[in-house]
Amino acid sequence: MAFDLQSQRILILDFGSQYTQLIARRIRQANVYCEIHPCDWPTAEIEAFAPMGIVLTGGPESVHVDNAPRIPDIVFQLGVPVLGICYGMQAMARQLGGQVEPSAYKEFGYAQARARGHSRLLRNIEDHTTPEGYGLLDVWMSHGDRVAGLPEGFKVIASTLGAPIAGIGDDERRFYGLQFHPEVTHTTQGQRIIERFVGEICGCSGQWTASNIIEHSVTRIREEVGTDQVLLGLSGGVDSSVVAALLHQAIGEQLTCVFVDNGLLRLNEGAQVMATFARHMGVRVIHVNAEERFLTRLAGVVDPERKRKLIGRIFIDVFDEQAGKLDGVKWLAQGTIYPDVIESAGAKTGKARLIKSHHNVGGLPERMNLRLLEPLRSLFKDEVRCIGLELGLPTELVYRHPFPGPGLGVRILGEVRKEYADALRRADAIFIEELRHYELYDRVSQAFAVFLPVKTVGVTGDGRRYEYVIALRAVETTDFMTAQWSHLPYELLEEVSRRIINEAEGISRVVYDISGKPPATIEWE
Ligand SMILES: Nc1ncnc2c1ncn2[C@@H]1O[C@H](COP(=O)(O)OP(=O)(O)OP(=O)(O)O)[C@@H](O)[C@H]1O
Ligand SMILES: O=c1[nH]c(=O)c2[nH+]cn([C@@H]3O[C@H](COP(=O)(O)O)[C@@H](O)[C@H]3O)c2[nH]1
Ligand SMILES: NC(=O)CC[C@H](N)C(=O)O
Ligand SMILES: [Mg+2]
Repeated sequence: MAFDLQSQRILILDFGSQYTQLIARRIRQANVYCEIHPCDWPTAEIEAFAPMGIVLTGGPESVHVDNAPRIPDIVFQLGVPVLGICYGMQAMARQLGGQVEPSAYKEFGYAQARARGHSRLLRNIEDHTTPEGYGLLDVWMSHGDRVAGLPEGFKVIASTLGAPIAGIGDDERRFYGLQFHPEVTHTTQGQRIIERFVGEICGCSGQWTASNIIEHSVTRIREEVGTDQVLLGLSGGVDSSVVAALLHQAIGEQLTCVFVDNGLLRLNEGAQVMATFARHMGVRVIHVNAEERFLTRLAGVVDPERKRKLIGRIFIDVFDEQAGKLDGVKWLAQGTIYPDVIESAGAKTGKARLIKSHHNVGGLPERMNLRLLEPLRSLFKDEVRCIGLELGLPTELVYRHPFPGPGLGVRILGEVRKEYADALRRADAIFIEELRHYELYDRVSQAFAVFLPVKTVGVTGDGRRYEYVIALRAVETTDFMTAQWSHLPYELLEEVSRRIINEAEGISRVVYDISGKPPATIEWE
């Protein structure tokens, strides 16, 4: 039995900050396990979670408004360290007897904080030193309120122009507050501050490492699954690939993967999946050629939402059939990761409007009567990648750009046809190949080609051409919620355009997408 890897854990209580997930990733980067829960998580749950420390996030509210979210009293009664960030600091100050007021200087963006190097939290952490010997920190601020009076037992540990009380600390009780955001990269010492809090102050020793996570998951999977058979949908994407590698290590022959070629995959994707998993790693992979079935059912369907839903449904049918052909399968493994869990909890509150239905094969288990196995459920993407590398997956696979579940189905605008998919596959492969050639693939977050079923006139070899258009899309983003279009070099765009028109059948024009998200989205449908 592996030791309990999650026994040293930090609780993050979320007051609605844009940066909540970043806080969690920073803590995980310090090799400490943490979970995010809503700020009104019931007292009994908080007690049962038994955190070694608590972080209170920022949030859009002001502590003065009626019904402003409160910190549960238990947070201050557990005897563990507490770090309040922005709203979290303001709420902490107010609840412990200090004052908070609307600030005359609202600070949004970069600021310099004078750190008075006498707290455990900030001692010897600085970017610059003033001539008088004070430490200076480059920090990121985003607030309209500020703490105006200290609660009892606290001292000021940092100040900025707009917030003379930009940090507070009570070393005795180990309660700290920061008006600035240590979790964003603009706060250059942010990672060190977070490491200081979870490490030295909370006493977590950094057990949450890739090799420990693997060892722990392998033991847990073996205990859970016993001698049962497990089925996994393998897409060639990062998540299901890492699940395949992990399950293969844990249960070997008890794993069967199904790879469905729906005719909407990238060039050579099927061959790559088979080469990596079946030949190289010895995983049992069933390759299902379902191209005709998908394309037949998609014929004549032009509405993006209908296409997405239909593709999801056909996937389920194909899976269902495959599961029926296998003996003794009791489990369905999925590549669910922590952001999926957090986001679907958020989606349940129903406040967000639907922009597009992200297809997932998530509806499977109910119909198939299989139990769900989700070994990556508590991991962020970067952790999943580390584990993938540690398990020996090729770097190109682990650092692949995301590829949507409906695949080329949402990159061919309107009706999907085989000849469009073939042209698009070729164009996309050329774009990616040239990006790699220019060493830009890893510098952009996602890049792909889109097929526009619009004919335009061209001239080649003194002849007239009347053919389709390819749009290129490349974006930079950290969370895929917002994105900027990449300023790719003209020479690269020129080379890609020339090659696509020459090499991809039926294309006479190439354009580059210069829309950000918002107002556009990353995919075109
Ligand atoms: N072509 C496919 N063949 C088999 N299973 C698939 C295929 N496409 C998707 N799946 C299954 O459906 C799940 C959801 O797919 P989707 O692409 O939406 O998710 P994802 O988070 O991108 O995961 P991944 O990185 O594994 O592709 C995948 O994890 C995989 O288990
Ligand atoms: O698994 C997925 N199933 C989907 O149906 C889907 N639609 C979009 N995407 C990916 O999500 C990110 C944001 O895309 P959008 O800006 O187009 O919404 C981008 O990375 C998109 O590629 C999907 N991923
Ligand atoms: N980012 C925050 O947590 C902001 C807190 C509060 N709404 C303020 O404006 O000061
Ligand atoms: Mg995928």
